[in-house]
Amino acid sequence: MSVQTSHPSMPDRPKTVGSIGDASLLDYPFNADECEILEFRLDSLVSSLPKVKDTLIKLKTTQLQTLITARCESEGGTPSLTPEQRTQLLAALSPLATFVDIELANFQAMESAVTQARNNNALVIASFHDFKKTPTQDVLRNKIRESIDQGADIAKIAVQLNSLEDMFSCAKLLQEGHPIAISMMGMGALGPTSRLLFAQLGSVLNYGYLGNKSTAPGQWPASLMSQAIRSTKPF
Ligand SMILES: O=C1C[C@@](O)(C(=O)O)C[C@@H](O)[C@@H]1O
Repeated sequence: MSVQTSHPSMPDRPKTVGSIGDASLLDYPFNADECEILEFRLDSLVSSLPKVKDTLIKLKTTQLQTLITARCESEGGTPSLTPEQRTQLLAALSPLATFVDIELANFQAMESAVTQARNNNALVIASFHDFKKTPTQDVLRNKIRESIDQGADIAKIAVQLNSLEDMFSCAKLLQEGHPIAISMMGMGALGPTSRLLFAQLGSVLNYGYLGNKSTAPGQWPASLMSQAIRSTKPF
């Protein structure tokens, strides 16, 4: 698989992703000022799949892009789904999505979801989460390299920041420049600060929440994330 740097849907600047992890948000009045991309956390939306599908179909005719995720428990997802069920969910909905997010650790186990996403011309995100700590730069660099080797279009890294050093370490890694688009975000008390900083350093997908329920610790409300990104300059 080749890296699709010229894919028409590849973000050409840092964008805000509004994350939906609650079925009540499927009725939310989505608008592009608040976020340019909507993430559907299918692992939390399994009881509302017909409505998710309808929403994805409706969004096809708007300027909003869509991202589907069926997160595994060990990387912050809802426990109830097997890898086979998550693969099926992603494969079934990938014709309607701009981006498909699959944990790097599950690329092999969920290979057919990756293939389906590719066949449907969706951009593939390889994600890595650590909810306890920030791994060393070498470990994270290897995750990025592995994402490239696996043919992902975007490497996504979400880590718990336990100190300022953790935030600076991620910032410096991002600043090195990489032959793949990077989405990087911190979690915890420094999460919001890091998300703006990482967007200024070129992180392409910057997650916030819609309504009043965040899908990870350290997110901004999406509208604020969006405003903050628009109000600051790339560094
Ligand atoms: O992987 C990510 C990033 C995230 O965990 C965050 O830190 O904002 C939020 C999740 O919904 C998304 O799937």
